[in-house]
Amino acid sequence: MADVTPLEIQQAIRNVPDFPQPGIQFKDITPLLGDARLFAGSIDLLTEGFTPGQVDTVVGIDARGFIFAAAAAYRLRAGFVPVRKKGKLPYLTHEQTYQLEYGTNTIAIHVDAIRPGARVLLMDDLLATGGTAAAAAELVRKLGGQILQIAFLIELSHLQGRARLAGYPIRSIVVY
Ligand SMILES: O=P(O)(O)OC[C@H]1O[C@H](OP(=O)(O)OP(=O)(O)O)[C@H](O)[C@@H]1O
Ligand SMILES: Nc1ncnc2[nH]cnc12
Repeated sequence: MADVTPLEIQQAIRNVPDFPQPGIQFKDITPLLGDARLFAGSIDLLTEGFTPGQVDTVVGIDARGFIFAAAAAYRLRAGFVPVRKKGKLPYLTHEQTYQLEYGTNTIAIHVDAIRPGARVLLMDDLLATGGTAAAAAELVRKLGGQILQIAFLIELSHLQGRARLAGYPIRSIVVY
């Protein structure tokens, strides 16, 4: 059981208007990360319902997703696998390109990162349009991983990212 509430977590997320560009309300998680109780509580909430032995691999998305996914992997005694922006992983990769609001982006995973049939939690800090998570889920699927859940600390619901992730169980802790 987590000893923090989603409301406490929401209150520790700072809204920064017009970053990185005009019109964007940036959700700054650094005040939350700097608070020992709230950071631990956020990991408890993201992993609630799972116990060690039920998950083989936690996949985290570059870069802020690493923070939560690595801590969750430790808590669940699971392995940690990074999905990175293109060009950062040293070994053979699978890549997936997806649409951003303007232009495209490409993410990658090592070809041997996930054992076929592995039980996977996919994790990121924030769900916006869902393009990033959908591309990461496709990479996991390509390697034969079985996604048990996709978990986000923050969901920006007006961007309808959930619709892009139809078919996957989704968890988000703080919804705007
Ligand atoms: O749902 P989407 O519209 O795809 O957006 C969500 C993604 O955007 C942010 O990552 P960003 O690319 O800014 O990378 P960062 O974590 O390295 O800052 C966030 O951490 C998610 O990964
Ligand atoms: N509004 C936002 N705040 C923080 N990270 C984001 N990634 C995409 N949209 C974001």
